[in-house]
Amino acid sequence: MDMDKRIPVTLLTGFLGSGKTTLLNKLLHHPDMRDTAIIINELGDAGLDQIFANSNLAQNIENEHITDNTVLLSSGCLCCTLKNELADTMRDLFFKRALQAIPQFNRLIIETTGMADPGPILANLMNEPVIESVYRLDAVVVTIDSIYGLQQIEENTEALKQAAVADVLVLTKTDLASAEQINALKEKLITINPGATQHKIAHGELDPAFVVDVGLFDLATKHPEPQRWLRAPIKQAQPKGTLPQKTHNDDITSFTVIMPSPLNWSQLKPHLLSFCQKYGKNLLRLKGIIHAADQSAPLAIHAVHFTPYPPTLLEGWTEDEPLSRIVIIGKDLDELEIRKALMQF
Ligand SMILES: Nc1nc2c(ncn2[C@@H]2O[C@H](COP(=O)(O)OP(=O)(O)OP(=O)(O)O)[C@@H](O)[C@H]2O)c(=O)[nH]1
Repeated sequence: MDMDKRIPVTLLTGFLGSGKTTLLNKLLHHPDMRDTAIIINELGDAGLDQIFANSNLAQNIENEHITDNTVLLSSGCLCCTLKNELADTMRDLFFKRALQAIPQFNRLIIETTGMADPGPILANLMNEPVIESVYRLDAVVVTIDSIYGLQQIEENTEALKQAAVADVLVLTKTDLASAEQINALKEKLITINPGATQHKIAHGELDPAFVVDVGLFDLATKHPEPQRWLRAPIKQAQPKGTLPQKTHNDDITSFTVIMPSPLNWSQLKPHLLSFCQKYGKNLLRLKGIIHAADQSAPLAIHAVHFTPYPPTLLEGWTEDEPLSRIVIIGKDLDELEIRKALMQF
């Protein structure tokens, strides 16, 4: 069974004050998280001091020289002014690791600012040849404040986009929120992003197994786990005879398109590229599993906005019912038009 050897990257995002740092801080105390490099994007210079305040991690960091693996980017925002800096930092970390100039790390966590748009950051992770050859996106983890999250999602496009592209939604501060608040938030998140897993936490306490190595490969068994990764949204069936509706402005939708069979990757690949070029503006995320007649194994495909990511060949993985399917998460997309556009190639 083959496995993607690239370094898994967790993108940790979430609206202002939603508990990203608290979660990261707690995660890094866990023994399983020892070999983790971190890139933190903080606006202002409070940075690391604040992150590790009141924890004994700072001490551990000194001892284990993990500081070498921790980079603070504080002079701008990753999704706008610091795009190149993110790529430079990731390359730099990788080359230092290869030269053994810093301790080995087996995963990377990137913590964004609260107002970050994850789309450009994800596209940045995929666009650059060196980066895409040595790193792979494991999961987008999004923290959401159990008290204010609902309001933030309704009032801020950034919060809505963050929730929509998440693989893992972490509902924070449940010690402060009422059961009604938490339930209302959970319901809203299911409508925005039914494919994501949800975890309720307090004070950043969460088993790392729920947020890292949750991507395409199960690191324990080394086997591909594409179904878990795809997490196709389960939607209530449309009443018979009704067609998917066009969404309202700013609405986020998520749906699965079952692709025709048989199909050839040599034909689908250029089609996906032009599909992303046409609908990329509103295409927050595309994930899929493709069973192609001209490939030796199923393919995991992935795109963000205008950028399709190089597919991963899932060697040794089979399905009883080999259905090619693509999950679309987008903003203000006409579901019917998208379905037609994807199928016609
Ligand atoms: N009571 C309680 N407070 C929490 C919890 N999680 C975070 N906080 C507090 O909420 C505040 C914001 O948490 P942070 O972890 O700094 O949030 P953040 O998302 O990193 O914030 P920014 O980087 O400023 O966007 C801090 O004062 C935390 O101590 C929780 O589960 N319960």
